[in-house]
Amino acid sequence: MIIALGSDHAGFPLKEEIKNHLQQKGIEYKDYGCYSIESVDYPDIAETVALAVVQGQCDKGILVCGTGIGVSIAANKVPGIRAALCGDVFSAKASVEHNDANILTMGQRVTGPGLAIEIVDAWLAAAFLGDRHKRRVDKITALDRKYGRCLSEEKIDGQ
Ligand SMILES: O=C(CO)[C@H](O)[C@H](O)[C@H](O)COP(=O)(O)O
Repeated sequence: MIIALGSDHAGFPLKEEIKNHLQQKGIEYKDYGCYSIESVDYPDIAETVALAVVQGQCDKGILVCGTGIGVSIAANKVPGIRAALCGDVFSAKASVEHNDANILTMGQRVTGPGLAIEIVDAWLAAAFLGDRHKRRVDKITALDRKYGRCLSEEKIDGQ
């Protein structure tokens, strides 16, 4: 499993903490920036990470900005992305089990580093439950097709 990591300047320190944590756990990642606290625009990083996921260079993504909201809104514009903003462990687990979230977003100005790492671990450990949830996620995919431009039919189908 390869994780695509990204943040803006407001999420940079937490992104670095997550990176170190993944390293310690032996989980492979690609860091798509940013690389300092110099101000950047979160939609640029969110798009890059979202594309890495839908195009298959990475399996899942983690994005951090000040609140987690901006990167979530931006990443969810890319068809096939189901980005979930999580500030607690229960939601992180449910976002995968029920929504098959393929990007986790968090807010460095909202969520402390200890909790953020627990959220990452819960999110990575969770598995999609399928069944009735698949029917609902399929309806989200149908919305991508109806209103969005499909970049990769295979990825959008989750195959
Ligand atoms: O987009 C955001 C809010 O949803 C992010 O939190 C950004 O990180 C934030 O807007 C950056 O703000 P700054 O004043 O430019 O540091």
